[in-house]
Amino acid sequence: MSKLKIAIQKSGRLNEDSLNLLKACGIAIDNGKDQLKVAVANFPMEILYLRNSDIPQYLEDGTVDIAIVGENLLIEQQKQVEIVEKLGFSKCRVSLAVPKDVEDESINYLNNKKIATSYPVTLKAFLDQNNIQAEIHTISGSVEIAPNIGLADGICDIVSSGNTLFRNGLKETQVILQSEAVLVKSKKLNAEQEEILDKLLFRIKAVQKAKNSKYILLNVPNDKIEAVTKILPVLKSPTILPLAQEGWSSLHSVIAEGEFWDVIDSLKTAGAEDILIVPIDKMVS
Ligand SMILES: Nc1ncnc2c1ncn2[C@@H]1O[C@H](COP(=O)(O)OP(=O)(O)OP(=O)(O)O)[C@@H](O)[C@H]1O
Ligand SMILES: O=P(O)(O)OC[C@H]1O[C@H](OP(=O)(O)OP(=O)(O)O)[C@H](O)[C@@H]1O
Ligand SMILES: [Mg+2]
Repeated sequence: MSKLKIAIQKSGRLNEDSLNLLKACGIAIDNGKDQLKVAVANFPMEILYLRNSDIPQYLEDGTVDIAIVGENLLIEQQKQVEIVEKLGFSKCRVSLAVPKDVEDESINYLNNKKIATSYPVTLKAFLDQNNIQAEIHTISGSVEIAPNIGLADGICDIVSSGNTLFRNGLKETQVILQSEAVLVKSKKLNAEQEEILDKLLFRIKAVQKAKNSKYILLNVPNDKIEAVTKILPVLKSPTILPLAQEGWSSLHSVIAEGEFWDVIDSLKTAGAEDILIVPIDKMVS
């Protein structure tokens, strides 16, 4: 029987969240230290731990079948691969930044200047679109140090919290693209492997849906059920169960994460009491 070879970053920003996602999908990973190829006991899958920057090429060649990488890397490397699902973690952007005392925050400031980056293809495309001529200096890391050591006038790199820019006396001036971790597949999967991928995708969606939802339980006097139900941002009609106490019911439902705080005050005003919000492990509709 076919197996699906999945590439995961060996170490770095994507490693932990990628492994946690697979574990949440019920995939039992045998964590042999320093092992670069790991078998999975309960799913037709094999895990390869690779350098992030090598993964798109392996996918294009068909050496690995699927992988978890950042969208920004796919845009930079322009390989023939297919994004299957956005995964919602490792959110960041690729941006231009200049020393904080530079007054001109427009892109024109960088005309005829030197820009350091680990993303030369992405940067070149953006500069061309904006008719900016600049010398691109490619370095593989610690890009934010470049203006301070006289290597460049500006940089193009990944920004998330903005801390690294701040600590190096830089400010973000243009966002070139937004990125997050994505599940990607090679264009060379056979039918059996596509089927395994569908199974994995089904599990990933159940995990993601559960992460974005909460289970809500609240008590409400029977004559207030309608008013409370109208306010509750439920995904489906709630379950209503009678309480032992005469005239009261317990109302259960699923709500979208984040929406709860918007309605808490009006729920209480409408008569809801003893409100519980409970995490959901998996959700399949
Ligand atoms: N500060 C950050 N916040 C959120 N996501 C980030 C951040 N930095 C990088 N990423 C995302 O994580 C991916 C991997 O970044 P990381 O720095 O771990 O590896 P790398 O140095 O690009 O690759 P390699 O494994 O080849 O050394 C990036 O392509 C990007 O999508
Ligand atoms: O906006 P922030 O939250 O500060 O994150 C941005 C920093 O994170 C990444 O570096 P990383 O820590 O992955 O180090 P690396 O250059 O060795 O890959 C990126 O290259 C930036 O330097
Ligand atoms: Mg990095």
